[in-house]
Amino acid sequence: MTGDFAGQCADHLYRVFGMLSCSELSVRADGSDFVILDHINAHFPNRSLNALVGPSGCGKTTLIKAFLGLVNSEGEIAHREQSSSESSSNQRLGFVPQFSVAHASLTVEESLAYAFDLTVSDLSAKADTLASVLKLIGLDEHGEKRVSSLSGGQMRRLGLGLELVSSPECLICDEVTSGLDPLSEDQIIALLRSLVLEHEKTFICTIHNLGKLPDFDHITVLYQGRLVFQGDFNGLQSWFGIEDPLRLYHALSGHELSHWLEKWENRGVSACGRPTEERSDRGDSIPVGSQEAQQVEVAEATRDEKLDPGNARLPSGTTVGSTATVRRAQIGAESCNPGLPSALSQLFTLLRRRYKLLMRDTGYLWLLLALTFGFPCIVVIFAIKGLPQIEGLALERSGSFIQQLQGDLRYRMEAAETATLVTGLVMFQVVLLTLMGANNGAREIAGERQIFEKERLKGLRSGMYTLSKLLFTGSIAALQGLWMALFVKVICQFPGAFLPQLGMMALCCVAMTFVCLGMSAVLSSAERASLLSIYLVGFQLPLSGVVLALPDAVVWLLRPFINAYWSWAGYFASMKDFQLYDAYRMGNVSWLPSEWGAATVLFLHIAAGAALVFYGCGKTRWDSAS
Ligand SMILES: Nc1ncnc2c1ncn2[C@@H]1O[C@H](COP(=O)(O)OP(=O)(O)OP(=O)(O)O)[C@@H](O)[C@H]1O
Repeated sequence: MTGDFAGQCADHLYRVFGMLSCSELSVRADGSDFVILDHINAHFPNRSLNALVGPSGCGKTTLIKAFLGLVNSEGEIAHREQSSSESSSNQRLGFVPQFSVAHASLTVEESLAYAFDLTVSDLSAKADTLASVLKLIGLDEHGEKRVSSLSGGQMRRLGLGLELVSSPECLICDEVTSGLDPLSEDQIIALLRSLVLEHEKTFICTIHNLGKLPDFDHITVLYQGRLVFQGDFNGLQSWFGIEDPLRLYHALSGHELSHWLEKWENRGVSACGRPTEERSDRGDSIPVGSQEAQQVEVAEATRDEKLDPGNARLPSGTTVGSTATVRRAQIGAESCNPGLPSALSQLFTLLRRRYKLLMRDTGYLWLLLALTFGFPCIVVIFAIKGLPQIEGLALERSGSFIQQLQGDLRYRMEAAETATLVTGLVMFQVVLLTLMGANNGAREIAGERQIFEKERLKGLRSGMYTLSKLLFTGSIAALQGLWMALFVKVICQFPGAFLPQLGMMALCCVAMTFVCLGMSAVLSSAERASLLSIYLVGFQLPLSGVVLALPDAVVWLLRPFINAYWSWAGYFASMKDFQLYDAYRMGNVSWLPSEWGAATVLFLHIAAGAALVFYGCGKTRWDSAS
């Protein structure tokens, strides 16, 4: 079957049967020939509760991912576009994942409000929408509660609410009732049912509890990557010859896949999944002259015209909703939703939320304050003993000083000691700042990847997310660098101009923060990113070549990558007009960069870190989100 023909089939299935359909949909495992889903032809009727079931590993999650555009697939998918009167609301499919989808320290109301601000441009209806969604999901009395204190059932309700704020017509729910007690499970299904009946939503839910199948309108059974049944619960019972739905998988495993495929095909399903007998999607006969019969007539007409919807002979009075044939790359695309807020508005919302989260997370806030204000104090404590000597050498260079150095051995030794103390203190500041940088960046993205992926699916622009992270962590790092440099310089009376020294320390912390943020964006877990960041900091000092007597070739090979070296050297170069610098250079003649040279390398680190963050956030990492 050609791509166009498959597309027409999917489009056609939607026209006849409703919200979402796929035709000849196949998915292969990345980098191998293993076929996870094989030529799936399925449809999911409008305004109904759909169950997607099958034994573990049959491909349910993969089918959902294919619908959401999260895996590469062949074949076609069609889903309904909203009418123009609804153009302000989100056009996409909604997705309610199994995992936690909100920041734990926000309240329920705040979570819904931020979801609204990120996905809906028309703010005039915000208050009404939030109030009605809270009521709909039954959390109106828990609006002030922190997400962290919600029960499992309430979390699922919140997950639904986060989708409902942008009014998608169809919601895909991944194991939305898994892990809940029977009462909460019933309540969630009742909630979905009320949303179908009262708000005309369509739900496609993967479920594990087969005992709940009678509650669903339409059931899809996958088996070993193939579709083997679609219909209502009565149809399922007779199809598999079972009374008790819990026996479904026993019945399935009682025969080879080929048996079920043959049976399904012989039932009269054509290549594009349309039943050839006049049976509705609920498995009933279609009364002649009914609307459904008209739809089948549409199907016939479309088929007669070689599935060309433009030329099909439509029965008079039949209305067919507009459709969108959607290929993988287009689903979840950020630009196709006219109802989305502007990029700048998303950026401000993200920044507002991030600073609020910082204020709420008191543990992290105290750690940040302790590092920011405690580390400079530690540097000063280490400097106390040598402060008078530093003052002595903090004089501008003069001819007599050089002669004094050359002539007086004892003075030379004292001066060299003081210079070593100062360079050591500068290096100490630098290493502490790189440690702060690792703390700023390492967990920032990896720690909330699930939420980011979920929000991206709803239309959050990854560029704005990246920018918000760079601005947030960069602002903290710059403040840390500036404060460290200012505090230590004022107390220890280091010679040299303020501006280059403050700038160098700020660049040092921002550069390390961005590099660690980049690792946080490309790695799949916060733990890995943290570990790698700590290694990176740990190797700064020895690999800088300042401490270990590394062979020259190794020094030159590694040095460009070592933040601590350039920050230290840049800072020290700012003292070049002072005796201290000469005292150090008397005993050390190795190459030192100028302030501008060091700053340039640090800017390159910043640019490389930012590029890594853009790259990591640009790529979908659903593996770390499911
Ligand atoms: N990226 C991948 N690479 C290789 N195999 C994969 C990949 N993703 C899924 N699979 C395989 O595809 C099959 C279907 O996986 P999927 O997660 O869709 O099943 P499922 O029906 O959702 O299972 P469960 O009910 O246990 O969640 C499994 O055998 C799985 O190991």
